Amino acid sequence: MAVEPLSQKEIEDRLAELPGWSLDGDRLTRHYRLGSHFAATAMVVHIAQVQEALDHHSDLTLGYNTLALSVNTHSAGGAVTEKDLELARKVEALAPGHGAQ
Ligand SMILES: C[C@H](O)[C@H](O)[C@H]1CNC2=NC(N)=NC(=O)C2=N1
Repeated sequence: MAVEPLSQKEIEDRLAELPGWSLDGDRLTRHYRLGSHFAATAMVVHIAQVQEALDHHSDLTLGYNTLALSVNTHSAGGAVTEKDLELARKVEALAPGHGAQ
């Protein structure tokens, strides 16, 4: 089943429930700070597991104690879709367990 692009209004409504996430051009983005490089690296692995299960993958940038996610849906021409929001919600749910802020 094709995944449809969301309108600007639909994205903004959904982002109201996802503090810290924002729309940057045509991508959903979030930046986290963690307690250490190892903690940030462990969170990358956890996110990778979620992404494989969803078959939906963000661009992940690991810093010293930071992690940046950026995602849109390639199969929807690079638009933001419900798949991106689904990934954002799952990442947001696992973040507290890693002490990510
Ligand atoms: C074949 C596989 O299902 C597709 O390539 C998936 C994999 N991960 C993906 N990730 C993202 N962000 N967008 C996609 O369209 C996408 N498609």
